[in-house]
Amino acid sequence: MAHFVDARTRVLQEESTKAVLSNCSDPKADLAAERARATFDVGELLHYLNGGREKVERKAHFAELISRTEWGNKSERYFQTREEQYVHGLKVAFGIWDFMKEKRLGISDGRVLRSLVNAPGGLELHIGMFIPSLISHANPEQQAKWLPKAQSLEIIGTYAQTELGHGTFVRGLETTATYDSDRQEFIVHSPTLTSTKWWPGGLGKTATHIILMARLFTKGKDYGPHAFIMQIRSLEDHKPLTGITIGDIGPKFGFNGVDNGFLRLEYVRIPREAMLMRFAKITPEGDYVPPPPANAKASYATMMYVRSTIVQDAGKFLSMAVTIATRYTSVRRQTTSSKGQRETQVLDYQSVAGSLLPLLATAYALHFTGKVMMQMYTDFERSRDRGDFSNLPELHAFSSGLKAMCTTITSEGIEKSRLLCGGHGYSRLSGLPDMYTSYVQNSTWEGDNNVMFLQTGRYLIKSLLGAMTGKTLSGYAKYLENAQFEMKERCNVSTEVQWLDPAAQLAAFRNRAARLCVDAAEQLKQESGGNPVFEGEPWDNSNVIVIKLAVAHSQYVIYKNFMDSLQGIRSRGELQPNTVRALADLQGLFGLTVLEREVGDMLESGYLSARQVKLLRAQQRALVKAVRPNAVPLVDAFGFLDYELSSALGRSDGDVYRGLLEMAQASPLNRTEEGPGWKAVLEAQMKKPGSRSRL
Ligand SMILES: CCC/C=C/C(=O)SCCNC(=O)CCNC(=O)[C@H](O)C(C)(C)COP(=O)([O-])OP(=O)([O-])OC[C@H]1O[C@@H](n2cnc3c(N)ncnc32)[C@H](O)[C@@H]1OP(=O)([O-])[O-]
Ligand SMILES: Cc1cc2nc3c(=O)[nH]c(=O)nc-3n(C[C@H](O)[C@H](O)[C@H](O)COP(=O)(O)OP(=O)(O)OC[C@H]3O[C@@H](n4cnc5c(N)ncnc54)[C@H](O)[C@@H]3O)c2cc1C
Repeated sequence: MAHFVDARTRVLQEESTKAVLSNCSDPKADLAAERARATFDVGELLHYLNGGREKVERKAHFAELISRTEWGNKSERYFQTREEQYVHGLKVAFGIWDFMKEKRLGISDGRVLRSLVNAPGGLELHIGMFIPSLISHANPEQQAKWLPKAQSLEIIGTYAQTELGHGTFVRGLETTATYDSDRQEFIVHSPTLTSTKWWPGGLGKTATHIILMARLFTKGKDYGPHAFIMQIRSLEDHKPLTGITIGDIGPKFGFNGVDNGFLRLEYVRIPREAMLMRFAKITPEGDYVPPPPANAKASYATMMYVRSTIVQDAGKFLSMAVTIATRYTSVRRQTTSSKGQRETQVLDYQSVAGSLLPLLATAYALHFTGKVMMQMYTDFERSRDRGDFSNLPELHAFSSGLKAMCTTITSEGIEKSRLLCGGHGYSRLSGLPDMYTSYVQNSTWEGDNNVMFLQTGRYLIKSLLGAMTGKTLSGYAKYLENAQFEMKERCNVSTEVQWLDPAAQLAAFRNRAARLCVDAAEQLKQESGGNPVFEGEPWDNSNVIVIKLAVAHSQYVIYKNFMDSLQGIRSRGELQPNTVRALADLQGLFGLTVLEREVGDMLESGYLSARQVKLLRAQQRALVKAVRPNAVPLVDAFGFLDYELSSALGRSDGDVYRGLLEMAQASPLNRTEEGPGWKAVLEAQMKKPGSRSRL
């Protein structure tokens, strides 16, 4: 009903409204003013980071089209129940599928569409691990049989490795695949409670097929975990097949549109050809043919691929969080020192800028490392297909440490971004809580981060020991050849400005990692009572320093990638000098922020003096100031669309308060004026005779 306001009321209110308007915030104007401060061409960087103008425009065009579809509509996103999320996730996956067919789009466009809608569902593992496993583990005949069905969604698969009792220790899996040469079949079985498969995404209610990781037994001998493909649900009525029990594992911290599942197998028979036989094989008679020695870990190949993609994506998620927080803190005004003055943009508080702008720099650092990671994986695939596995150990070490480092950084970065947005950051409408709860699993899945760091540390210590006996090292561990020299090195920075030199920063990263490697090797030797032992008690008692080493090495790698990428951009003349300068500020800010956080190690080792630390801190603060004017332009250059961010606070027009108010309308609690509690509880309770007088 229209609300009549009389003239006297309006006149009386007018004065107060004027007073408030004189210094109230104007978020749209604030964001426009921020954009006007750019010292570089945002369009140029936007196109560079996103693979060219054409791709940027194509993404915007797709967003425009899919936002109008039922499955692409995000207005209910934050209000769905778990069941609704699950069903919606499936609709999205098939919606994208139909859209791709209709428009004849390829895989890279498909990736863009998935990332735009960002509604993980029951097909995540089909795309993320089932198909990649077929590609990496199946032989040509098996690929010819299964890939077309998988790629046309005739079947939906997942990757069933983890069990109730074992996730990290893959060799400890208890599901068995016992070969019966008489019938040329495997009997797959869950012999214990703890062998129940637990966690695979899509296993609960979606997948019809699985890649099963099970311990292969033939002729009474245990050959450890191998990959098999098998059907688990009927293609007619979607019911589990005989001998198979499957279900959803229940609600999780986040990612609830995905039906992570459990599975038990009771003496189920599958044909010999179900074993994926690209590398290891079983003959009809039951003789085991091992993979080539250089590829003893062939059955772990899919995990390495997925770890590489996780590294690739970490920068994207951090960039999204930082975009939201930077835009919002630029328009959020809070507190004024004198009456009548405009309140301060919260990004201008040193405490906010000092946390957020280093995160912005880190997002750029991760972008470049993600590219290097995927290039390294692609190079590995190429040589693997020629039968050359020589770069496998480095790829494993590199991807394990970076997976752990990048996901730790991004998980923490999303949460820091949320905190910097104050109260509104706690609202799911900001986009940040959901981003955090669904991202943080990256620290656990595909190898718990500490376990992954330990793999990298193991490789580094072995590399160091090898170098000490004259072995030549290659790749990112090459610096360990000079570890003894690094032990005596001292930092030579004597002025604040010298800390801007990338070589000075790189030397500090390298020195810290080299010294930690020597310390870790020493400790392991001591724990082992002589020659280092990489398992059991000596290894377990050295975990903390080994993880510290892997962290230091990964930080060195990320910094080096940033530095080398920028050097490449410069030497190829890919960007204008102003743009390169803006990126160089970010590189410096990233480097000095990490070094500043880790100065304890370098003071302890004697590489840095207290005075050099002071100079470092001063230069880091100066870089925060230098980056500040470009903050909004630099997040604009990531190129996230409003549709993609789905955040009231990250709106590109800055109209954050209207955004909150508008998005909140979709709350199911707002469907009626009185709310669902009135009839259910409130009315009866509040109208009880005497209920008011009791208070
Ligand atoms: C979309 C995503 C959804 C999520 C899905 C999932 O989570 S799916 C579930 C994801 N689940 C997980 O991620 C589980 C995580 N757990 C694992 O990956 C393994 O159990 C492990 C790596 C922790 C240990 O494995 P282990 O006990 O067999 O090995 P060990 O420590 O005794 O070392 C022996 C040697 O092997 C080497 N080597 C090891 N791995 C590789 C490799 N990939 N390549 C090459 N080499 C490798 C290692 O360097 C060492 O070499 P060295 O020094 O002797 O020359
Ligand atoms: C959301 C989500 C989705 C998943 N999807 C899948 C899937 O699709 N398919 C699938 O097969 N699996 C999946 N997983 C399982 C996942 O891969 C495992 O949870 C992960 O590898 C960690 O193993 P865990 O749970 O056994 O942890 P644990 O190994 O039990 O870890 C517990 C603690 O022990 C420490 N620890 C363990 N071993 C060591 C060691 N050797 N040295 C030092 N510290 C150690 C760890 O650091 C950790 O702090 C998923 C998990 C999650 C959370």
